[in-house]
Amino acid sequence: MIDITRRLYEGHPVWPGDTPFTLEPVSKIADGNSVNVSKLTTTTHLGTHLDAPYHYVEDGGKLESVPLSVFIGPCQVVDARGQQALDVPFLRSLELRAERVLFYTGQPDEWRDFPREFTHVLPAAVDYLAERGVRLFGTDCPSVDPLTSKDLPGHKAFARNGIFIVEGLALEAVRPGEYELIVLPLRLEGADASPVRAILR
Ligand SMILES: Nc1ccccc1C(=O)C[C@H](N)C(=O)O
Ligand SMILES: [Zn+2]
Ligand SMILES: [Zn+2]
Repeated sequence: MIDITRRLYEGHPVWPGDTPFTLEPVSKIADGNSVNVSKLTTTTHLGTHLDAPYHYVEDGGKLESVPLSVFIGPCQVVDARGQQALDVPFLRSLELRAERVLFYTGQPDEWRDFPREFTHVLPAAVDYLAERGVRLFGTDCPSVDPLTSKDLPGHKAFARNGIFIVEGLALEAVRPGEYELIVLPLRLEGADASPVRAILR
């Protein structure tokens, strides 16, 4: 099994301006309390996470609308290093075989700072993936649109095509090829996203 989930720790980089990740003790055995208990504060778009369509479309489905069948099953990992954007010619050059495709663009498994430059996805490429029967799109990048994008054309193309998005995967140690994917979001009612545990087998 290969863990493709980013390690989460105090100070893990988050989207500029978004809620930082903290894990603070509120009760300590060392202080004479009977138990250790902590408080978790975080953006929902932390590290390796799933976007619900509601994140980018006001009447889009919230987290609970995402079918469980999307998260477990055959998957393909693709080497997309050197691509400034994922476009149709690049996708055509691949032999896409699975309903779940993860793109390794060269992001390190640990970010020192939040990445400012990363590979985005063109809407026509999303339409092409949908034609090929893809249901889950994964990337090692923090977003499928550029950091400065306001209209989020990539995200919206995924919503239009009913493809779900996992961002921030840790794919540095993964060889391209075919695997079984397991991605499990938390059951956060009404949420726009959730951190996930993602594993390849
Ligand atoms: N957290 C944010 C705060 C402000 C503006 C965008 C974001 C995002 O999360 C964008 C990115 N498309 C994402 O899905 O993770
Ligand atoms: Zn997100
Ligand atoms: Zn996103």
